[in-house]
Amino acid sequence: MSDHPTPAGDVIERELAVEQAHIDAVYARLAEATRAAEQVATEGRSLFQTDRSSFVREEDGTGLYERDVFAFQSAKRLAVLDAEHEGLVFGRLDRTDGEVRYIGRIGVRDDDYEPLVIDWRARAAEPFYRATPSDPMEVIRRRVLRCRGDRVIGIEDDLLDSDHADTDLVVVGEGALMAALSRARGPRMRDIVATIQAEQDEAIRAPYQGVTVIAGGPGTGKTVVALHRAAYLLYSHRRRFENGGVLVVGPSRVFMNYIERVLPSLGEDSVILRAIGSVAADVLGFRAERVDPAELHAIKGSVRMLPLLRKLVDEPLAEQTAEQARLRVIVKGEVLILTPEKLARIRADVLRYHKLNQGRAAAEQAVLTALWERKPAEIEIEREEFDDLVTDQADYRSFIQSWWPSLTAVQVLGRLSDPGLAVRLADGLLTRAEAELLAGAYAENADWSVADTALLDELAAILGPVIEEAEPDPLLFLADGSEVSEVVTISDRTAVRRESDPFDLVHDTYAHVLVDEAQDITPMQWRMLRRRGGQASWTIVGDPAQSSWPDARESQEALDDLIGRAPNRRFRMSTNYRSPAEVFELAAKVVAQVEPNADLPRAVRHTDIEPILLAATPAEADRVLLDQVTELSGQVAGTIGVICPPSRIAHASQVLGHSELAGLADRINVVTPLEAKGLEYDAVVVVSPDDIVTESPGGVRVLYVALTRPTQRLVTIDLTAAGEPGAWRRALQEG
Ligand SMILES: Nc1ncnc2c1ncn2[C@@H]1O[C@H](COP(=O)(O)OP(=O)(O)OP(=O)(O)O)[C@@H](O)[C@H]1O
Repeated sequence: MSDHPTPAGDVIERELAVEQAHIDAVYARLAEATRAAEQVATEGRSLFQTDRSSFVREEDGTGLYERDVFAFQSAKRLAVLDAEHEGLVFGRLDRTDGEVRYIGRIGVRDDDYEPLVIDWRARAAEPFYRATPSDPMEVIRRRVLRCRGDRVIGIEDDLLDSDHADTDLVVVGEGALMAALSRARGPRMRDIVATIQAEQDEAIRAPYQGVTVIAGGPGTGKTVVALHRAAYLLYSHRRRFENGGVLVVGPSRVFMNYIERVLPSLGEDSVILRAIGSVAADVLGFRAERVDPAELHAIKGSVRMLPLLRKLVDEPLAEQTAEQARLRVIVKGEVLILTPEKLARIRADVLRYHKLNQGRAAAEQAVLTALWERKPAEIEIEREEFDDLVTDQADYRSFIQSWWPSLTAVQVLGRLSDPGLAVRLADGLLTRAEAELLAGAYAENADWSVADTALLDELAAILGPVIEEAEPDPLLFLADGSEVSEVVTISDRTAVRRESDPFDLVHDTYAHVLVDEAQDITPMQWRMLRRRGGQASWTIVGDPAQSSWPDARESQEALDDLIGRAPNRRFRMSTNYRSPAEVFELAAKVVAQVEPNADLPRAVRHTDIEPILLAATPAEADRVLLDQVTELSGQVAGTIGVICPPSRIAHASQVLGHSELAGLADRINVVTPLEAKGLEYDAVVVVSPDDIVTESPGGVRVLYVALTRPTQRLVTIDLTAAGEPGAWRRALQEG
């Protein structure tokens, strides 16, 4: 923050006019470039397509186009920038050598290829984020420009090198960061490209190889840093990452909606954003949003499910009688039998080299060979005829159908709804109560949950894609005088089969996978993610102190396993940019009770407004909630989050929805702590903190998440029989 006298109004006006002149030049250049690019495109088209007499050699046309492709790309990018955001250019560096550099969301050059604006991701822009008074990096003054569209509306300066302050540089403003942090929050996260801090910049520009871990407490900018990192990787290794793909995974669809504007506002629209329940949609064809009750979610996410799923795949479809478990065929009057033991050996052999759904042909071959070996020598028959005789038998065909069926993941997982089967297969893996809980959940026939998608994805990987048995095409014979000039040939038929090659049907893969809220990714979900990033580099973002699930150890092991021996680097974000210091002090005390080693950041912004801690009896509860939300709606300009325990959310939504506050629905969000993960609101009302603690296996950590959502004001409402403070507040006093 600057500590210099505020210049007079006319000085500021003059500075604004100087900056406006440069911005005007940039926009004029872009308009010109767009026109030129459009003209080249039109001319190119007409030259190549219509006028053969004035034909231009193709390479000339390409050269013409390439020369302007940069301008054209810039113009295209500009079109996707969000007008709501600060404009295209946001920074200026005045260097000790007299050079002036403008920094913006994209790079723009003038006719002579001199930079008018430098892309924020370019090396030349680094001092804009890294320079400090102790290491000014040859920068005298750093200026942040606040623009709305193409108008400059404000400037904020930092004087970095006072040794050079004898120049006539004017220094204006109170510091861009504080101004940005105090602004009201809307429904979408904004980019921070104008105010990235040095420690954040290091994580953003870290090398792409291996695994980059970004840790830090709530509000330290982990999410927003990770998104800027995605944009940086695309800029600095565009070929690798644009072709290979970058996947960003977050906890829920609401969260993905919240962050979805950040990358387009940085001029990048080629990153795939997926909620964790949608990651397997490439294989499964559907996405899930329903979250299981905590206990069930923890079971389904546990790595103990893995052997259970494998056993489930191996389990015969139905209980078989001894008679059904063997294969019996008759060839030329001889009965040939394969025993269950022999069949089991064949099965194991085939599965060593094939996935179940792809092994059917190999298994049949092995069965036919085993039968052939049992054929008495005196029966004279060619192998081909023998095979035909066997495979024509109805008994053989029905045996193969039930012995080696084609199975989908959904069919297999659905079998766990049988409690007897679930308990038997889970023996030694889950407790009986856990197995019964699992079976009960599947028997309910609800739609698939977020945790189920990781299990289904695992099964799909074990089973392999189902191979559709192609109906043989009837051969087409030419009749005399037929109009048809070709017949379907054998090679056509085999070509069709090759088109549906099962190995083509695998999951999407990416060159970089970026996982947010990683502390909540279960081991089974890590496996699902790893399938999509077999050759990928990774950015992993999280805070264990905000974990919602009980078994942090299992998740950590899965993560350690992912990192393995890959090159990796860790960054810790140390400053909380979201919470006012007054609010974070309370939240930090709460989490320290259960997580004495929690990574607590420093909250930099003071509002002088203490959190309001209320208590109400059940009879007063609705009134108190309405009064508080009403009051907050006048005090803050942006969003209000009402964070409720799951048991109270329906009621709270109803109370607010039927009140005069219904008209403010676009500003008020009623959510559970899980749904509020990663989000923020100007003001937050936490309803019944004690219930939030008891209703989640994450306990106090989940309350910590709720308490760290506001950017301005926090109100908590305890609901107790006598209207006295809740247990969480008493614990604070005792602590
Ligand atoms: N350098 C910065 N300049 C301006 N705003 C910033 C900066 N860094 C972070 N912020 C803001 O701080 C808020 C918190 O950022 P973000 O949500 O990325 O934090 P987080 O570490 O992911 O939090 P949580 O762990 O609670 O999910 C956001 O509003 C973000 O825009």
